[in-house]
Formats: sequence, C-alpha cells, structure tokens
Amino acid sequence: MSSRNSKKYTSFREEKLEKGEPVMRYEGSASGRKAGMAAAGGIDQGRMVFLREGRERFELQDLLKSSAEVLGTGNFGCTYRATFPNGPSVVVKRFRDMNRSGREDFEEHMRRLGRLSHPNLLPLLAYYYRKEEKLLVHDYVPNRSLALLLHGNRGPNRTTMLDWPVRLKIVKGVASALAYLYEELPMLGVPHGHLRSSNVLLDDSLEPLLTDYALIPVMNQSHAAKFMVAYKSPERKQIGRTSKKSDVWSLGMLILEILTSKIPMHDTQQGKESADLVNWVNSVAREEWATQVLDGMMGGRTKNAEGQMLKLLQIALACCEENAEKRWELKEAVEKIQETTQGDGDNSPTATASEEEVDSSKAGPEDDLSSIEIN
Ligand SMILES: Nc1ncnc2c1ncn2[C@@H]1O[C@H](COP(=O)(O)OP(=O)(O)OP(=O)(O)O)[C@@H](O)[C@H]1O
Repeated sequence: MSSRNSKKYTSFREEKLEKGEPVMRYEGSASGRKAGMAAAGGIDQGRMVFLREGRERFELQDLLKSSAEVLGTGNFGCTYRATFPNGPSVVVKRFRDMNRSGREDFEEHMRRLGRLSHPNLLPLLAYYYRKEEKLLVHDYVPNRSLALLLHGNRGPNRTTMLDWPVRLKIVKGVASALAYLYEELPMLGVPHGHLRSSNVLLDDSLEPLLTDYALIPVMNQSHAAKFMVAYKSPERKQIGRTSKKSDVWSLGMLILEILTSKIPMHDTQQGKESADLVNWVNSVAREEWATQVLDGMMGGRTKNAEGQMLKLLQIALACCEENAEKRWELKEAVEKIQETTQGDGDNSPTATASEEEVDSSKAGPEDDLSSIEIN
C-alpha cells in the first residue's frame, strides 16, 4: 500500500467503510457469500452492551472473529449471521444512518427496547454504539422471513408450510405484537414504523416474530422518510406526515400480501412492474375474490376457512383506507382480526371440510361478510 493510501486508510476494511461498502473478508466459499466478521474493522472503539439477562455474552472481538454469512443488504446496511465456534448464531445488523439522537438518548431508547417482551417480538439482545455506525444484535431465526417463504419459494414447501391455519396464525401473532408495541411505546409517533414481510420472521412452529420495530426515533430523518414503510402510507403522501395509523395501513398491506401472495408496490424495486394491491383487489368483482384474489396455494380448505379468508380480506382493505381520519385505530383493527374465527370452532388442518362444505362456504362472499362492520 502506498504511503498516501495508508495515510488515508489504516486498513482495507476502513477503506471499504469509508466508501460505504459492506466490509467483510471473503473466505473463498463457492457462493462467495461466506464472510469473516474479522474484517469488519473500523468499529473497534466503543462497547457491546447486552440488554438481556441470562444470555451468553461476547465481546466485539469475538464477533469480529466469528464466521459470518451475509443474509442481505437492506436499505439501512448489511445484515450478517455470525456463528461462534460451539455457540449459537446471532444476527448482526449494521446501521449507518442512525444518528438522529445523541448517544444518551440512543442508549436510553435501546434500553427501552431491551425491556420489551412479547412472544411475537424478536428480542433485541445487544447493541454496539459508535458515532458513525451502530450494530443491533438479535437471535438468528432459522426459518428466516415470511417474505422469503411467500415469494422466494414457489415449490411444494410453500404450499405445505404456508397453509391457511398458518397464515391466520401469522396475521394474529403480528396483530398481537403490534398491539403490545402500541401499549408499551405510547410516546412514539409510529410504534413499529417498518412493518413488512421481510421483518416478519418465523420460528420453528411458524409463529411470527417481528423485528426492526421502533427504530424511527433513532434513524436519520431523511433516511427514514426515504425507506421506512410507514412513510409510504397515503397520509405521508397527502399531508406530509405519518401517524399512529400508518402502522395500521402497513398491517393492512401485509395482510393483503399474506392472502394473495403478491408483493405490495412499496416493496418492489423501482422500474419493476407491479400492481398496487388495494387497487387490484378492488378492481376484481367481489364474487371473484375467492377464486381470483386469494392465493390458491393456501389450500387445505377447512369448514369455515374461505369465509374467514374473505373476512380478513375485508379487514385488510379497511386497514388500507386512504383517509387516515376514517381508518381504524390499531386497537380496533386488532380486535377485528382476533374475532375473525370467533364461533368457527376447529380451524386445524385436520378438520378438513368435505367437498360439499367447501362449495357451500363459497356461497357469496357478501353473505360471509355481512357480520363485519367496515368503517
Ligand atoms: N434475526 C434474523 N434471523 C434470520 N433472518 C433475518 C433476521 N433478521 C433479518 N433477517 C433476514 O435477513 C435479510 C436482510 O435483512 P435486512 O433487515 O437487512 O433487510 P430487509 O428486511 O430486506 O430490508 P430493510 O433494510 O428495509 O429492513 C432479510 O431477508 C431478513 O428477513
């Protein structure tokens, strides 16, 4: 390295950091996706702060020495899976645009997030603070994300894993975690802020675990405005600001995605053709919803399944109401979702309906929906 270069960068890794590129040392795996965290240098000041009792602790140096796999590069930085020799895997997410607050406020917010505890929230295990960059550490969730299962695997696995009871369980779990966030973080303008299918992870029993929640208060505002899902809500476009109801809109979009297996517009790459899910559903005649809108791969029709799917579709559309004033509060949306199966009895895949029962459950979506009030 020339002296000019060595003056500018003390190492290859710092050069990468400065250029805003993901920093890693490739170890020559066939896919090129295995990387050593060892090279993630330039982050060796500061300390790793753990937020959970009873969890195995490690230092930043251990993390840097672990073997790491890049899970993806999202809008905020790179996300790695780091595996310790004889230890568990953790996920380390690197954020560069997280300087909205000073260190004290940042740490206070992290402690607040560290105290959250809900079966459908992925706990924040630890964080690392450096002015230029923050690391957030969570457990690795082997089933990865709902986005991957819905859109990344069109094979037989998707049919068997994401059947209707599982999708309903995911919707209910997400709703319950959101309700918890709203209760615990009433001081936040938008308590989740980035609800999308890649931030819904699935545990071994396919229970949903929300991640990337409550980060708006610490994200640089311009970056949040450009990339966070809450900022894509109609009110942000109409009146230039988000509100507590922005998460309700995101929830509606997520439910539409779950029911149709189509990717919402805010999640598609620029230039890639896509349909706005709300407009698309509304463009299909109601009598056709069961056959044209609902993902046929949900399969396993139980006695009441189709009626429940259509109820949930109506609820999702109500959550996506353009006018935020008229849109439900989160509490109301969650109640409607939890009521979806009320009085329907067993919804397990074993309670499969006979052909006749399935046919009769198709008898006019409006009949099935008459019991829910929208708006
Ligand atoms: N704890 C985790 N366990 C397993 N997979 C995870 C975990 N956290 C994130 N992922 C997956 O890693 C990939 C990259 O995540 P990342 O958060 O960087 O990007 P994203 O969710 O696609 O976009 P965004 O940056 O907007 O959140 C995604 O597929 C995500 O679902």
